[in-house]
Amino acid sequence: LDGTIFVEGNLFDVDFSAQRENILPNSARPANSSRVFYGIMMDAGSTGTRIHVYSFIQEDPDGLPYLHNETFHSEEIGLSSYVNTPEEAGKLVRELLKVATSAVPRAMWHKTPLVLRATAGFRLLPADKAHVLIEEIKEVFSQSPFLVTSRSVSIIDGTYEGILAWVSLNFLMGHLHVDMKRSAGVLDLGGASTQISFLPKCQKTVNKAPTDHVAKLEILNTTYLLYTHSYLKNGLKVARLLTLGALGDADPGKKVFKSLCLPKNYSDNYTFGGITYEVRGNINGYNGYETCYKEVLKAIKGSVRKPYNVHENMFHAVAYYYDMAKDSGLIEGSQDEHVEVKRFKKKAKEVCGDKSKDHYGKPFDCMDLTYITALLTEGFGFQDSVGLQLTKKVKGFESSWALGAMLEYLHKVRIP
Ligand SMILES: Nc1nc2c(ncn2[C@@H]2O[C@H](COP(=O)(O)OP(=O)(O)O)[C@@H](O)[C@H]2O)c(=O)[nH]1
Ligand SMILES: [Ca+2]
Repeated sequence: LDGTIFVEGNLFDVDFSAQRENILPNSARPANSSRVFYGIMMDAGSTGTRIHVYSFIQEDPDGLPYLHNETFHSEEIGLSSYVNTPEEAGKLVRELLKVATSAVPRAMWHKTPLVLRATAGFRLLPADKAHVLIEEIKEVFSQSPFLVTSRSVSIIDGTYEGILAWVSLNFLMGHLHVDMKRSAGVLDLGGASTQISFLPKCQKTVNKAPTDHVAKLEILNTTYLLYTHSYLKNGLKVARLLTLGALGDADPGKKVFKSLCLPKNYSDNYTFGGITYEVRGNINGYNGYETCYKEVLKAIKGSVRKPYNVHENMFHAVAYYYDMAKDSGLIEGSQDEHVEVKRFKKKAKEVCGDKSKDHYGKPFDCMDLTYITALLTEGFGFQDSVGLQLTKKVKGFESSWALGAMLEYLHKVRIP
């Protein structure tokens, strides 16, 4: 591939010809060079903080680099939850950087870009608090031996995140190199936001979409229109708060939030984004799928939009779609499992109707599975019979927007 991927509005601009020059200037290439280079991408997600250390090989100087290896490590806490203790966030980042110092050969440290991109957990923080966290991370980065620039740490917007997830998946599947007609859409369900991105098969899907749901992509001098949108607050963990009517409450510490989606006797604290809520089941109510479904619709009605003819496109469902399917026994967790939308509904009914176990240890399963069912059907308009590919890894690599973000970043870095 020789050319540019370009998204209107400067959202995304990957010029692979420039990237080649910048990453591996010929003069800097040692004799018999293996043409290997590295890149470090940290994903500051709302429920976890991850590091991806990529090594790429530039076999064909006129082509896309190949992803050779990925060292991945994840910690189950979002940096945004350190909203009131930024030094703790710094500590976690420093800890994660140890993964990079052992994965990247010492001689390459100074020319290996280090980048962190934060998503919806940060978008939901008050701007001043997010700023303090970002500054703390920048400080830790500046003390690292890696290549750090003014662009190294930032919060990305949801559109960008959706596009990058699409680029990652289709890069890994090889569609960017060969045949865009075979590209697959991505459904990404995070903790705080959810993204849908696909190259529509049908022109009407683009025509009928609001302009901010369409991004222009230019590859090999051909222009493609990508349908992409991110719904802030529709990630799984924030949707729980919407269902409970707790999100944005002025004084959450003084209230008890109840739901028919929870086991009747359930009572516990629920913490998200540095705020703790007291949450209970509804002892007098009928707890079951139907009543729960009505409750979760609060998070979807009026906010999530149905793309026209969405079912004509093939989708990979990643992140919490995958995790919930696996944890609830819907899939085994082996490679490439195809699941019809109606099986999420069936599983939700089964879990919500199971009074015997009271969902011991997994009190939110009924709510989460019902929410996923509602998001797919009532939200995006998928019919029951539509099949989704549940994906965690592609060819052994994490399916995450992080890879797309790395590819986008590399061409703008000057390698000293
Ligand atoms: N396969 C895969 N899943 C990931 C990766 N990073 C995060 N996830 C999933 O993303 C979900 C959590 O979303 P998170 O990123 O914390 O929230 P967000 O900020 O709203 O996107 C969980 O289901 C994670 O398993 C990754 O690198 N690979
Ligand atoms: Ca995410």
